[in-house]
Amino acid sequence: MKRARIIYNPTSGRELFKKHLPDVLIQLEQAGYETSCHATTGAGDATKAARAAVERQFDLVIAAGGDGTIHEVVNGIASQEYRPKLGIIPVGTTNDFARAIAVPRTIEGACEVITTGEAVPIDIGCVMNEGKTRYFINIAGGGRLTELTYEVPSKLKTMLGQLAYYLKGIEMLPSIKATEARIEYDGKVYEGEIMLFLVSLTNSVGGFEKLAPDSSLNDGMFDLIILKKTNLAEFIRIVTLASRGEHINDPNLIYTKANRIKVTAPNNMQLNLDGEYGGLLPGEFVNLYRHLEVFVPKEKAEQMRAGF
Ligand SMILES: CCCCCCCCCCCCCCCC(=O)OC[C@H](COP(=O)(O)O)OC(=O)CCCCCCCCCCCCCCC
Ligand SMILES: Nc1ncnc2c1ncn2[C@@H]1O[C@H](COP(=O)(O)OP(=O)(O)O)[C@@H](O)[C@H]1O
Ligand SMILES: [Mg+2]
Repeated sequence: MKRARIIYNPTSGRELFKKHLPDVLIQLEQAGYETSCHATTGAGDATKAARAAVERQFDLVIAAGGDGTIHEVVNGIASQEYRPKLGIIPVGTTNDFARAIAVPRTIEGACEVITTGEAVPIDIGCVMNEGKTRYFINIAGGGRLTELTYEVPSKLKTMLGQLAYYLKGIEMLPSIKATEARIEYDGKVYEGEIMLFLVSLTNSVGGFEKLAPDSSLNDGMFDLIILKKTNLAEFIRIVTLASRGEHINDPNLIYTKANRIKVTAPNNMQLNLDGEYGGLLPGEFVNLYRHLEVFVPKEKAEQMRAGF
């Protein structure tokens, strides 16, 4: 019997996972997994639980929650020699990473992917800032707007779901100002005022599933988006274009690929990692090529092998 460890965040999303737990355990048992669970107790707890699962040599770690829970689980595994396979049960608010790897956002469907899908190697990101090394699996970003995701209280997300983010985003809009930044990427440099920058591993950021349309899960490259200083009207126009994936050719945008990116900002810009607070810049981002194995649907695994 293979051994699986479910690490679930009872406060993620609409807080519905707990009552489905018995069915999930049966589904995994039937697929040959002896499964145990850990409910997270607060910030950082999922990282500790994932580290314990590595030490106890579990074959599979399942992150049941939103992108923040997956983020914390990845930070418990990524630095270790032995890295269990990763399964996702997306019961969070936005679930960007699940969208990017085509894991359905139903609990039963997500379990199906774990029991009948395929574990494929994917790139993850590593960032060195504040003298620490942190990992991220979907997105890293900076600029006032990106701070909204960790300013939205959990209760509001439970009640309103993703709308909570949009309300916060719209509330913040009038006060959003450009910030001076210097971004070096694979030998090139951008220096100037920006609204935000995003270092993405997948196409789906903040529920915008075409924000980084050319990204690949296993090419060893980040997609880098820099949005230069704009006025409010232009900013809203670009966000609206971004929601349809039509922002890429906008003259205010730099959209390129790089596997090493250095960001410095004179007035300590905050860093968003997978929707969570990731400390202050300056920071250096490095792409870790095919560093983790994650379960994806069979057809997604075929697509990735075919290289698109
Ligand atoms: C389309 C409406 C237009 C009207 C104007 C609206 C302005 C408000 C802006 C909307 C912001 C919503 C962000 C949702 C964040 C979220 O779900 O975030 C949730 C995820 C975490 O997911 P979980 O909820 O699963 O934990 O966090 C992240 O994705 C972190 C990065 C957030 C970056 C947000 C800001 C950039 C995204 C959109 C702007 C694009 C600008 C153009 C760039 C090319
Ligand atoms: N028991 C808990 N009580 C409160 N917060 C928690 C608990 N367990 C985890 N968290 C925190 O919940 C936050 C959101 O997790 P996430 O999975 O991203 O949910 P959502 O998709 O709703 O944002 C993370 O910052 C995590 O540290
Ligand atoms: Mg979150």
